[in-house]
Amino acid sequence: MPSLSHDHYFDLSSALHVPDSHTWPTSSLHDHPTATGEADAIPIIDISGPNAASLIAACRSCGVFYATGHGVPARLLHDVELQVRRLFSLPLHRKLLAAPCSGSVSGYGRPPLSSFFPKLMWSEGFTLSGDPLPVASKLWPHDYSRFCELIEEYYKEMKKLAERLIKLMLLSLGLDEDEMDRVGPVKELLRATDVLQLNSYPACPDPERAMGMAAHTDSALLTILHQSDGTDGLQVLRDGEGSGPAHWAGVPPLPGALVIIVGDLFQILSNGRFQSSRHRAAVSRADHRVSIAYFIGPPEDVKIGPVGSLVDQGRGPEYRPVTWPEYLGIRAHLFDSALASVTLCGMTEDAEKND
Ligand SMILES: C=C1C[C@]23C[C@@]1(O)CC[C@H]2[C@@]12CCC[C@@](C)(C(=O)O1)[C@H]2[C@@H]3C(=O)O
Ligand SMILES: O=C(O)CCC(=O)C(=O)O
Ligand SMILES: [Fe+2]
Repeated sequence: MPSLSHDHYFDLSSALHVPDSHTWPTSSLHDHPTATGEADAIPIIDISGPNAASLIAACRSCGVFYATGHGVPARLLHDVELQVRRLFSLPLHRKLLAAPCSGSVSGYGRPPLSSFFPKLMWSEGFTLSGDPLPVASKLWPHDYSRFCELIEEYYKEMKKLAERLIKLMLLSLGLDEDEMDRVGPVKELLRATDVLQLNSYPACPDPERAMGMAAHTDSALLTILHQSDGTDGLQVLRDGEGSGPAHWAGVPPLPGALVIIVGDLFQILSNGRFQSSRHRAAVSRADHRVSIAYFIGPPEDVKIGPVGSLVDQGRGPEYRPVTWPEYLGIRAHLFDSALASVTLCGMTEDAEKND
């Protein structure tokens, strides 16, 4: 059975101070100011409304929006969150039993981005890819069914919603339904790859010196994020788009809404029309925050490249096609420079001026 050494893990929930291993340099915590101004308001889009696609078009460069009217039952969001809290409240030695087996990403451990930073993050995470049973049965050998049932239901609801969102986002780029069928991404989603990341951010004795989740973009097409009510944490980098110099803007929980984050693969698919969103999570002195990130990507063997009709509009393809596993492999080496490494040169001057 795989094991993670206890020595390298630290029980954050009982910590009275932030140890050196988790103390981040001020320069990385304050690389940009954290601000909340009128221009920072994250767009709220009722995706069941008649203008959803045009509203989405308006926030392409922002890379993040709240979705309301999403149809995911509030009861499910509530119950899954309770199960996630139950999961993280297990003692550390039990959670460590669920270290990923070789060749699998599912289990308890540090997410890949952690290896690119010299300090540890003030968070814990479980990654679930596919069937939750192998992980849940290690944690609760006699009592895993409720967790598994809810996670399965959550996957189904999220996949339905992701398909709707991808369709709306493609419509917002001017693609019609016919073209979408030809292009494939929506149809292909019936056998999409999806991954759940369960994040826990225990209350922190010195939140000014700790980092919940370091700055990153998500690699998938889209992330659908549910965050617990009442505790701020998620921040997105706003740069330009009329909101002044680059700064971190808060994305506080909005009751009933889900946060939609554009990933690198959607930036590639849209030939740069949508921008993936750089984001991070801060921690709180008083509250234990949890978040559930659902990542949707193409089937493993499908290459994502710029959609034909978006390439023809006076600009060449900006990216070379990649599969999700291939792109994850590139990120494992290059992290933040992965997108640049699949970028092709040669965007025409006209396109730059007109877009
Ligand atoms: C499918 C995946 C996306 C992810 C890497 C992973 O294999 C499983 C964990 C995911 C996650 C969650 C936290 C942030 C992130 C950047 C990370 O390091 O691990 C994402 C990865 C990603 O989006 O590439
Ligand atoms: O907890 C959050 O708000 C952010 C989580 C996140 O960015 C991720 O899981 O990729
Ligand atoms: Fe993320």
